[in-house]
Parts: sequence; C-alpha cells; structure tokens
Amino acid sequence: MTTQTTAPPATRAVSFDQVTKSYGDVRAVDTLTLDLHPGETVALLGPNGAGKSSTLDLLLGLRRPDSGTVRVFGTSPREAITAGRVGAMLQSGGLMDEVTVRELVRLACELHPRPHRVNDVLAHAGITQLADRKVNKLSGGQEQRVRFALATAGANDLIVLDEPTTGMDVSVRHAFWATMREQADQGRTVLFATHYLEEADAIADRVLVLHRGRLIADGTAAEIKAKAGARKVSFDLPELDAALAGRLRALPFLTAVDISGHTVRLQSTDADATVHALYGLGLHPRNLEVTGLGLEQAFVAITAAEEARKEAGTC
Ligand SMILES: Nc1ncnc2c1ncn2[C@@H]1O[C@H](COP(=O)(O)OP(=O)(O)OP(=O)(O)O)[C@@H](O)[C@H]1O
Repeated sequence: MTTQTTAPPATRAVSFDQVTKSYGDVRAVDTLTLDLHPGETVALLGPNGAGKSSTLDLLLGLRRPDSGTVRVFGTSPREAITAGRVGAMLQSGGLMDEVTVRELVRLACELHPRPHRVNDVLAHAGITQLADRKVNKLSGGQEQRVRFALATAGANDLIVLDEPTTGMDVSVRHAFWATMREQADQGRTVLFATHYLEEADAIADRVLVLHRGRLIADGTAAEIKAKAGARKVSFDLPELDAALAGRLRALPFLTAVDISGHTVRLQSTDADATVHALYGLGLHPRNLEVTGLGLEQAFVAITAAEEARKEAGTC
C-alpha cells in the first residue's frame, strides 16, 4: 500500500516513501523515506555497504523496491528518465570501445529528448581536447569526465552521480564541482554519493548519512557536525612523558586521544569539562584550541554511535 503525498509533485524532485530493498538476507535499503527538492545539492554518505548505490539504483529505476514507492518529479523513475529529466553518472558500466569521445557524446545527445549541442557538452565537461581520442585510450580520470559529459548531454532537471570524482585530479575535481554548482544554481537537483567528506562539506547544501540502509542523519553539514555532539581540544605540552600521557588519556568525556610529539589532540563530548580537568592537573598547555568536528570526524562519530546502538540492540 502506498501513501499519497499531500504537496504538489512539482515541489519534489525525488520522493522515497517507506522504500525497502533486500538482496537475500541483506537489507540494502530499509524503510527509506526522503524528499529532495529542486535546486538542492545533496551528498549521500555512508560506510561501505550502507546502501548508497542501491538507493541510486532505485531512484533510477534500475531496481524495483520490494515495498514502498519511489517517485521522480511525481512520476515513476522510468517515466522521468524517458522524458529526459534525469542524467546519471554511475560507477560502473563500460563505455563503448571503438568510438571517439565526440562520437560517443554525439550519440548521447541524439538519444536525449532535450539535447544540448555536442560542442557545448564537450566544453562543459572539459574534454574538447580529448574529442578525437578513442574512448578506450583514456586515463581513469579522463574516462570519468566523459561519463560526466554523457550525464549532461541534455537539459536534465535531476543529476545523479555515484562517486563522480574518483580518479580525478585536484584541478579537474574543482572544475567538475564548479560545473555542478552552476547546474544547481539553474534550479537542477544534484544528488551525489561520495566517500570524500571534504567534498560533501564544501559542495552540498544538504547531507544524508546512510547506515545499513537506514537514514541516520539528514541536514546541512553544520547540522551534521553539531549532531555528532563532540568537539576537538588541541594543545601543546613542552614536557610530555608517558606518565603524563596516561593522565591525559584519563581526562573526562574523551572519545578520542591522539598524542604526537608535544602535540595533544583530544575529542570530547564536553569540551568545557575536559579543559577544566586539564587545568586541574596543574598543567600549562600552549596553543589551546577548542573547535568543532570536521564533517569526516562527525561522520565517523555518528556511524560509530549507530553501530554501537545496533550492537546493543541485538545483544
Ligand atoms: N546485487 C547484489 N546482490 C547481493 N547483495 C548486494 C547486491 N548489491 C548490493 N548488495 C549488498 O547490499 C548492501 C548495500 O550495498 P550498496 O552497494 O548499495 O552499498 P554502498 O553504500 O553503495 O557501498 P560502497 O560504498 O561500498 O559502494 C551491501 O551489503 C551489499 O553487499
């Protein structure tokens, strides 16, 4: 049974309603309910096997849910794709071998219901100079750019990218994300799965964290960092020996300790109390800094907490 949405479909680019997908005993996507809106740039994060690719496959109609519904612009994924509203860049899938980059991009443009001009697509993906190369003679990063060109061969309203920048060097990565930002600024929805958390932090205006097929966090990068509830405390101690290191490790509220040379980096769920106890040891730390967690550390903290919660629940 499906639940009818109350908002008009045009306000939602993507809508997952109680979607579940299993492979045998493995529940890859677990009662996922989620709306994406036009113009959002959304990062999909999660440890290996969390269900990111499965979610994207369901969104693109490459797999059917066992239960629940997936809607794309108010229609089935297949209808949205046929209407030329969705462009996708997936991890796998070979490119045709014996054709040039230009021929392949031209084919993608010809197949698209709302195509862009071939030269524009090549230029946008930064592959004009590769246009006459055979596709099977490209490096991994160049191949990624060709995949990106194929995903943007027409005027899509939703662009879905599965780990798009794998293999790209730093400058290409920057150019790639600048292009993606332009797409979002024009009102398109961009959804990308990534393991590069700094990319998610810099690019996405919304971050989704999946864990064992369930959505465990959904918000801006700042909100996700706040949700982790921990902060970093770092300082230098000129005379730091093993005995003192032991006392530092015993400070209250610590969730992580890293001592390297004279520099101490702590992670604490109550930084004020930790710093208070630090001074209580009679020490004189230098360069003391208390900062929020980076998205990467927040991600690790949130997924570890979820793992612990699951473990406790299954005992
Ligand atoms: N075709 C399949 N047959 C059986 N199990 C599968 C299949 N595809 C995925 N799985 C399993 O479903 C779970 C989710 O996999 P999925 O590829 O969606 O995760 P992911 O978050 O994209 O992982 P990664 O970051 O490693 O790419 C994993 O446990 C995986 O082993």
